[in-house]
Amino acid sequence: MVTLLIYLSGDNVLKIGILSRNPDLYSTRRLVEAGQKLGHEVEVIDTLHCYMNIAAHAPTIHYKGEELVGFDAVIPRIGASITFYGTAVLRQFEMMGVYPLNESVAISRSRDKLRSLQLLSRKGIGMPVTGFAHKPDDVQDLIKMVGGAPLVIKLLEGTQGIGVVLAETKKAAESVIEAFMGLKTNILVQEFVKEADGADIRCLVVGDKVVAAMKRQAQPGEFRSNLHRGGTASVVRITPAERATAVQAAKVMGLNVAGVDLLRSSSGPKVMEVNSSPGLEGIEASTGKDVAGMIIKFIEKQIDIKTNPLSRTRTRGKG
Ligand SMILES: Nc1ncnc2c1ncn2[C@@H]1O[C@H](COP(=O)(O)OP(=O)(O)OP(=O)(O)O)[C@@H](O)[C@H]1O
Ligand SMILES: [Mg+2]
Ligand SMILES: [Mg+2]
Repeated sequence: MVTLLIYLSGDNVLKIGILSRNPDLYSTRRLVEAGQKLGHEVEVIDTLHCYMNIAAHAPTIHYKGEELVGFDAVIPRIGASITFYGTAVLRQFEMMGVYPLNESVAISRSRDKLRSLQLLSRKGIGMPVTGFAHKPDDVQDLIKMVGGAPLVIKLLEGTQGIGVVLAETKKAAESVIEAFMGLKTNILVQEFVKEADGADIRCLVVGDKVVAAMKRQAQPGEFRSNLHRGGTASVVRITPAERATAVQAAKVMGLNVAGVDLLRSSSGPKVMEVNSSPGLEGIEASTGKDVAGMIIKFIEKQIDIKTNPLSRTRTRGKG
C-alpha cells in the first residue's frame, strides 16, 4: 500500500512529443497548450525531418542533428499523405519504449479503407451495405449485389467529399461506375442512407468514451455533410446505441483516439469511417469542450498504468 502511494505521487511531469508537420495547425497548437497547462513538457516534432538508423542494436531517432531522448509519450498527427513514413517514425518511437497515443499498426489499418470496413463488418458493427470493386466485369451485377439504386459511389482516394457521388437511378449508377473504372482506381459502391437527411455524426472517442460529438449538416440540396462542401457543424446529443457503436468501432481498429463518423439510419447507427487523426477545431468549437485536455489526461492515465507494476499493456486489435 505504502509503495503504491509513493508511486502515484511521484514526479508526474511527462515529456510528450507531437508528431506533426506544422506547429501552427489548430489541433497541434491545442495539444501543446493543453499539455503545458497540465504541467508537461511538450515538443512538436516534424515527422518528415526525423531520421533513424533502423539496423542499430538500440533504436534511436535523430532530429535536427540530435538524438531524441527521454520521451514518455508521443502523439501522432500523421497526415494521410505521409502515412507510410509517418508510421515508420512512430514505430521507431514504439521500439524505443515510448507510449504512442495511437499505435502505428492501428494507424496503418485505419488508413486502408477496405481493410477497415472489412474489419468493422467482421465484428458486426453496423455499416451501410458496401461493395468494393476495381474493374468489375459486370456492372449491373455489382449494382444488384449492393441492393440497387439509389447508390453512393466513392473514389477510394477521395476526401472532403470530392469523389463522392449520389446516383439516384440504376442508369446513373452504371455510368458513374463506368466513368470511375476508366480512372483505374478502387471504387466503393454503397447503399444510400437517405434517412440520414444530409447529416452525419462525428463522435470523438478517447479511450472507451465518446468525449464529444457533433452533427454535420449538409447545405440544402446537398447530401454530403463535409464542412468543405458547405456543411455546418453543431453539438448533438447521441443515443446510447450511437455511443456504443462509436466506442466499439475505435476498439476494433485498435485506436485509443478516433473520430468515428456515423450515419443515422432507420435501423440504427451505421459507421462510415474511423479516422485516426481527428481534427480538433470543429469539434471543440461546436461543443465547447476541451478535447485536447482530455487527450492529455488520457495519456497521463495510461502512463500511470504502464509504470504501475500491477498492470500491463499490450498491442490491441488484430488484422
Ligand atoms: N452511404 C451514404 N449514405 C448517405 N450519405 C452518405 C453516404 N456516404 C457518404 N455520405 C455523405 O457524404 C459525405 C462524404 O462521404 P465520405 O465521408 O465517405 O467521403 P469523404 O469525406 O470525401 O472522405 P473522407 O471522410 O475519407 O475524407 C459524408 O459525410 C455523408 O454526409
Ligand atoms: Mg468524410
Ligand atoms: Mg475522413
